[in-house]
Amino acid sequence: MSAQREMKEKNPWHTPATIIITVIGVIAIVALVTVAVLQNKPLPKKYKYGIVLDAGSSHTALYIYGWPAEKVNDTGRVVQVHSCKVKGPGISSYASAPLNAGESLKVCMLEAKDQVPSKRHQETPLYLGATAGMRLLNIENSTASDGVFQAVSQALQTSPFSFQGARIISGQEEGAFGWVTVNYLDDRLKQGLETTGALDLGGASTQISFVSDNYDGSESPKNSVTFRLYGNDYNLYTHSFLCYGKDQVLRMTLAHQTQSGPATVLDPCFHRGYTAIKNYTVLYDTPCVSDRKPQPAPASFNHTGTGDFQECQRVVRNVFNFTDCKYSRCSFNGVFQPSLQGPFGAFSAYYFVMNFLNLTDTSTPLEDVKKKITNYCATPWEQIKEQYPHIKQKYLAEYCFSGTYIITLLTEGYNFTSENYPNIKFIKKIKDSDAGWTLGYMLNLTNMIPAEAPDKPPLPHGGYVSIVTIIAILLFVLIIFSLRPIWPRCSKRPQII
Ligand SMILES: O=P(O)(O)OP(=O)(O)OP(=O)(O)OC[C@H]1O[C@@H](n2cnc3c(O)ncnc32)[C@H](O)[C@@H]1O
Repeated sequence: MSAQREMKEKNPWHTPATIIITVIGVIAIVALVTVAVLQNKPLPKKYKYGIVLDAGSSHTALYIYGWPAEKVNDTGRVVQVHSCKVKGPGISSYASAPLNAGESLKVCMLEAKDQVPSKRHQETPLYLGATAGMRLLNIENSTASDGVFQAVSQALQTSPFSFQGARIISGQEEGAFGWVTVNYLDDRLKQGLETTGALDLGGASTQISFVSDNYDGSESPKNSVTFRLYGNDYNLYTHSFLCYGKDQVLRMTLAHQTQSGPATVLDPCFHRGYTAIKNYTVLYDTPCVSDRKPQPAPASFNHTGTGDFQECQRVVRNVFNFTDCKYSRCSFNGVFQPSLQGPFGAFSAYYFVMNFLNLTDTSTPLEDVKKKITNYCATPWEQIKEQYPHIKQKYLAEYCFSGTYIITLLTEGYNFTSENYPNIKFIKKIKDSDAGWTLGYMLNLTNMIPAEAPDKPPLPHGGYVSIVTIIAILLFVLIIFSLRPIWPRCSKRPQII
């Protein structure tokens, strides 16, 4: 027992010098690592928000975007945190009662108040961008369109958010920001990857935007938009066709079929058994067709379906001019379009319609796509209503027309072929955010995408902490070894005195 105590007492490591060095060393390592970890710890996530109202021709939608406050230009990614569909039609429909346009936004604005933490309300920018419905109203009656903007602006100014204005966005902006959204959400911009083209089909206009090696903006410069994003230059081709959204094209095809002012129209784009009384004044009440109104015309016509895809396609072709082109190549209506390149994301009505028709799989050969639309169009209206009792009858009645228009626009308008049709992906969302122009618009207005690639820290946080820890331990071992001369001498065997 006493021999054991003797051995312990004589253990050479139990000298005051080594004990002090060890304690100081351990404290130093713990302090070093703690400081390094605390100093570089990712801060608790504070979110910033931005709100965009998409005032479309058919309806208005509110989108709330959020991003971590500290990492705007770096790893922080802006995502859609909420969306709200405004009840009722688009704001352009309130031309004769503009105050109701402002009123219509209230429910979604209340939702936004709940979604964004109240301490962030004041700093949250709120934008309203109006698209083709208001473009058309502005052409038709600019006083009425000013009245609508005044009413919606008044309503939005009373919100707790930082209202940044309501305006019509140009077709070019709509196309370009849709492209930014798609490529931002796919992380293609930050990584400098080949970009995805954007195909957007609205109710009153349609946009096509893509980067092509054959387009530098010199031919038809009005279709060119240049961006420098994350250190890469992009020369984007974009075009917006006003009146080529699916609602306005439907009116144009009906206008074509009612040029002589008949009392009955036999329409191949609607199902057999479909019949409705439609008003001539309402049909022609848009600048897309107003100049074609038959004079004189009866008050109404009987719109009767015959359900024939091929005939429908013939009628739809009439809205395109495929012959005039002063450029090296055109899509339609004399509009320049470079050769198609890369993958494409097709959203909005492209998705709604093709998803309903079960045609989002673009590996389906084009001939089979046409056969499926042919069968759908040929199905009697009564059967369609029975088969889809929960779908809005307005949409249901129009899927035959819309499917026919989409296929004609893509293949004969934009020149997609059997070879590159599979490059199209019909999409609604990308990583939980809706595809559309709103996100790109907000990213641009808040300068959220830097022109140059942000400087990256050389190491991720975890790697940094590990390296600091390893270096601290190595230093400690080195110190211990450097103190060898003062180590007490000891033999392998315990000395028993
Ligand atoms: O861009 P603009 O041209 O102003 O139009 P918008 O903003 O109103 O266009 P949307 O993308 O909201 O909708 C495009 C069209 O799709 C229609 N739509 C919306 N949901 C649909 C659904 O579930 N099935 C079929 N069509 C739908 C809608 O009525 C429009 O005609």
